[in-house]
Amino acid sequence: MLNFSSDSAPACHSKSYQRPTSQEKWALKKAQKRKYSGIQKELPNKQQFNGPKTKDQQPTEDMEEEDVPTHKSPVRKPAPKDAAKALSPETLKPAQRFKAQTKMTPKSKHVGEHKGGEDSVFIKTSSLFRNNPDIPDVHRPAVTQLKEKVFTSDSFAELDLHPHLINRHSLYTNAVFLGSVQKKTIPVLLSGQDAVVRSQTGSGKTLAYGIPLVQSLQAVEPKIKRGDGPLAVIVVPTREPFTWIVPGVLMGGEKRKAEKARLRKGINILITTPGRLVDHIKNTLSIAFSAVRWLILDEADRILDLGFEKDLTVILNSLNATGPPRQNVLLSATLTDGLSRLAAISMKEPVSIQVGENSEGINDLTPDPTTVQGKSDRFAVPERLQQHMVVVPSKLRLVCLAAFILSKCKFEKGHKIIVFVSSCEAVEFLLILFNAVLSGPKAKQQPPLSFFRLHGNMKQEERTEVFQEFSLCKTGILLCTDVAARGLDMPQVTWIVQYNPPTTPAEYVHRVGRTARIGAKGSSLLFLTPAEMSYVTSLANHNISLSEMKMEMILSTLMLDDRFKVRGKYDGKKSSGAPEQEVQERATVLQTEFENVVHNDNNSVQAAKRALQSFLRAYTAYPSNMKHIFHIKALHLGHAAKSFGLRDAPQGLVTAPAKGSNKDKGQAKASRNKLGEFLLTELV
Ligand SMILES: Nc1ncnc2c1ncn2[C@@H]1O[C@H](COP(=O)(O)OP(=O)(O)OP(=O)(O)O)[C@@H](O)[C@H]1O
Repeated sequence: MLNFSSDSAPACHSKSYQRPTSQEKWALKKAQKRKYSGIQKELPNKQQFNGPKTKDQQPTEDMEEEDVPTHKSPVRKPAPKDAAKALSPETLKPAQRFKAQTKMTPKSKHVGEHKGGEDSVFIKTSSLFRNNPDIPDVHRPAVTQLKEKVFTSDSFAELDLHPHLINRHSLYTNAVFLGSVQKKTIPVLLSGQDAVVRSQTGSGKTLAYGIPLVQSLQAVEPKIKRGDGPLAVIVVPTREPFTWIVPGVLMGGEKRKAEKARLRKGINILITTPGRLVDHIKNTLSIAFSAVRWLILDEADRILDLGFEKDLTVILNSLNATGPPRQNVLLSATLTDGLSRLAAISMKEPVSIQVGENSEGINDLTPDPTTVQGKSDRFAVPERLQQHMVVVPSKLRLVCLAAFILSKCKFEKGHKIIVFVSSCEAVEFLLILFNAVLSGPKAKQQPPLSFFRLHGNMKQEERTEVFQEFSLCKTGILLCTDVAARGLDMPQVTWIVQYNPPTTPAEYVHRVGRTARIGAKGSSLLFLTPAEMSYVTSLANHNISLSEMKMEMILSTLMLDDRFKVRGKYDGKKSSGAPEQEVQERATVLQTEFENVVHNDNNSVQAAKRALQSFLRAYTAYPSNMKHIFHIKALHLGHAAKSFGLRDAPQGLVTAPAKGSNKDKGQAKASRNKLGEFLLTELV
């Protein structure tokens, strides 16, 4: 195991590096200014938001140290080339590709100053490995993992189902054995009862209600006609999950007029998001619920999480006002308090179905709120899921994520990774940055890494297309927000990376549930900063246990990638030779690549700032019971900025007063206001 000391010599420096005195720093700055006339001087990285000091915040003097030109790395200047060749995508340099993809405007004043060719000027990259908070030992509380058997030894043929249904079913899923949740749920639903079903992610809940639904509808006499309108309504929280099913879909993002026409023609099984259905209830005369005999609320707790409680009430009132007696089903991998209330208002004496021998007390399903209150929900995760966490100081997050992606998708075969990020802007930013730096022609790999993205700001057709492409690909990386956390069934995903921790443990369970589905193997990795480590305990309270992966181990992948080898051009020296030193140097070269791309022009800087801003906004959105772990004041903004390839925190956030005096309090307030301003600023 490589052993990094947080205070070791900065990357890309020879062993002889010595910390300059303040006079030397000043002289160095001056010399630098002269030497690279026109090169924008790096601002001192003094940013330290005025909040309670945490392990992730180091003394102010550290910020001064970062002002030292601790690392000089090559900055590329376009070598004279044939013009047509220079414009071809294959020959574009990372920064040029980034620019091309972000449709950047011409260079701003800062731009050219950080650009150059393989053999040109050098700029400094402040040390990645100094002034980081210590990484304490991870305390892993003892946890009894809850186990749920995915399959039974019973076959579908043993159920009293229409033969056509069994054949078609086997044809589509290759299913031979009944899943545990299917064995428990199908007979209950076939007997006409309501049910609340909780079973782990990827255990086959869709067929657990889909089979009895179709079985019951095919038996209706006289035979159902299209013009009968909806006989079943399936409410799902988001738009993604139902690309596989045809009967009839209503969702935001599509033209209401087209949906109205389809409704008029008749849809027998209506699959819809709550908001869109309410929209049609209010605006579409042709929607009639007089025949509805099934109501299914899939991912029910998510529907509530997203604030659709009011919409559900409108839907329930509308359904209750008309129609035959109805069968109601509520399903989720995690059931939370709100579910009990929902069950109470929407169901008649529901059967409570849970999978697992020791699932007593897991997300209690009893529709009596008092039985749930006060309990910490216990969650079951797939048995063959290996869960890991890695503690990474803020400054190193970007290179660590990149190294992890390279380790799985470049140096191992057959991996499909989903990376969860907290905002749409950050997804867009990382996609372009990784495409520019990790996947370009310099990657010397055939084929290059395939990056995909999925988030709520994309058009529905594009979302569907990406979902299908990623589902079909053999290897690739999907960068996404929580829009992909629930209900999506994408085959052969091998790793789930949570680059930003989720806001609730339930969300954690759903995210990791995109792998290790229906008995398959899978792994997950959660990124935490040293200040966020108590999240491990919080997850343990919900029966979730993680093992630690060392950041150094992830970064050591860079030793396999000669693109990040230190060339020693700036001082004629090669790497110092010690493996841990060389890993640090390579990580710094990679970070410099990222920073060069970001600082290529003003628009790229703005894109990075927007991503940082959205990350900070998302950070303020953790619920109050998580604020002791995730608090915006505990973030070191300069370090966070670095993880977006920014050399400095956005201006105006540089106040770092010592605690105590009134003046300091004033400064603290000003600093907080600056952060508030930054969060609200419309970046151009
Ligand atoms: N009995 C079975 N045998 C084999 N494969 C099955 C069986 N039942 C379902 N599957 C497949 O397992 C996968 C996961 O099923 P599904 O998406 O219904 O899980 P889920 O429990 O709804 O998951 P989540 O809670 O994440 O939404 C699907 O690809 C489905 O086709």
